Amino acid sequence: MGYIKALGYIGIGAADLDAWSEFASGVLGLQVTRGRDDHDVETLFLRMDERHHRIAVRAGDDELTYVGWEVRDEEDFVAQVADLERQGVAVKEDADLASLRGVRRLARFADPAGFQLELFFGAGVLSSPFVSPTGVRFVTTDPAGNDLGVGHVVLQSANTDEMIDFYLNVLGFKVSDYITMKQHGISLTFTHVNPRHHSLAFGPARPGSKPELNHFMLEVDTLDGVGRALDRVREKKISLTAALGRHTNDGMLSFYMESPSGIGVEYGTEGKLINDETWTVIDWDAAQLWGHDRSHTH
Ligand SMILES: Cc1ccc(O)c(O)c1CC[C@@H]1C(=O)CC[C@]2(C)C(=O)CC[C@@H]12
Ligand SMILES: [Fe+2]
Repeated sequence: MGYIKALGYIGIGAADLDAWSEFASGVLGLQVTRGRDDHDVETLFLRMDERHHRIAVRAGDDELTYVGWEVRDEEDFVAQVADLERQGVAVKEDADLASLRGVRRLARFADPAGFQLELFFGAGVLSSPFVSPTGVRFVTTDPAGNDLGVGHVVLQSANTDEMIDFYLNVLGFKVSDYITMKQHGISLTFTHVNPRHHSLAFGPARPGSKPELNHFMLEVDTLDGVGRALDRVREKKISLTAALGRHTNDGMLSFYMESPSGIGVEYGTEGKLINDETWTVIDWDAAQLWGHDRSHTH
């Protein structure tokens, strides 16, 4: 238990790949290349650091298609797969999929909400430099050199308790903190696998919805990077779903927008890092210190 070290990559589906390509490069500042994914489907590979890609956007239904959880090395990969099998999880190593994703080894399994998870090690790294089309730098490592992964994902499902139990007790994630908004009757649980405050958080399902990705978060290294992205959101008439604000728990200064797939994207900076030696789990009474207004958006 506890072999997973980072949110390595994510895969989403999109009905409109051209819109996604323009959004990824022009708003988010990601490098985009077009290629093909499993079943030979047209796919955008989005690059944000030395990795070949961190996000794959594949033509299809607008939804989260997979989440890639990374372990350090082959030994941890083998140990985590054995652990999953011991705990009765159906897990299947897939060499073809590993080569499609550009990783050394990969095993697929599902979480209790049915999200497809891909355990992997040995990600493909490019020798050519990452050059952002908007001039931003993404935060995927901390100053000490720890891998922080893509950012974070927030999953919403009706079986939150079962999901939390699975990620904590089967996969070894650690609770960072909770937010309990009594007036809205909403409880959120934040978990980490490296110093990034959360790589994964859990929220309640929207009434009548199937399990879904509420948003993924990308972190840039300066406030100007966030401010300029906000300008581009306005220029390109992208739907802003929460204005600039600072979260209580991770201190992230961010805003939220709607991607062409409908999946939310949080774009922020100044996220807190967790040191497990000194961290204490707490329960906040609100989601933000200020901002994140949802009423004056377009
Ligand atoms: C509160 C919070 C802290 C850190 C984050 O990275 C972050 O995205 C959030 C916002 C989570 C967001 C919310 O506050 C309102 C209720 C939401 C929409 C959910 O039901 C899931 C995500 C929740
Ligand atoms: Fe978030």
